Amino acid sequence: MTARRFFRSFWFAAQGIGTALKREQNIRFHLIAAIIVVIAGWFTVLSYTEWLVVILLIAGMIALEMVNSAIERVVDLVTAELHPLAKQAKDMAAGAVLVFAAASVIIGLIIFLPKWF
Ligand SMILES: Nc1ncnc2c1ncn2[C@@H]1O[C@H](COP(=O)(O)OP(=O)(O)OP(=O)(O)O)[C@@H](O)[C@H]1O
Repeated sequence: MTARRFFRSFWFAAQGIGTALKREQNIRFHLIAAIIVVIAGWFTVLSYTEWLVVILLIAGMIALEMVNSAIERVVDLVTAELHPLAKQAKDMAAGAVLVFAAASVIIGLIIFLPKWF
């Protein structure tokens, strides 16, 4: 891959992030939640490993929410009709976000709660 093609792909990916931030309220919500978690982590004084876990969870959550939004768009593009497969695809993608969000909350509590109480 030439440097030019690499930067082109990078630019498209950046555009994708911009679109997600502009059009998806959930992504903005996750971003605000991430800022609050980072501020809480700063005041709580997390270890090196705990920061790695927190960063991985924040990035994973936002990335997964973006994939969910992309799947919603593809489904809407494929059909404007109600179709059981369209429902399954959208609901499974939303379910994947829920699984990761639940795990993130549990891990967050395991990291933060012992330091607060
Ligand atoms: N084309 C479709 N065929 C069948 N079920 C659908 C279709 N589009 C959406 N659904 C289902 O209808 C319910 C509500 O979907 P809705 O479109 O309101 O939200 P969404 O597309 O999942 O997310 P968002 O509100 O963020 O756009 C969900 O269970 C979804 O799977």
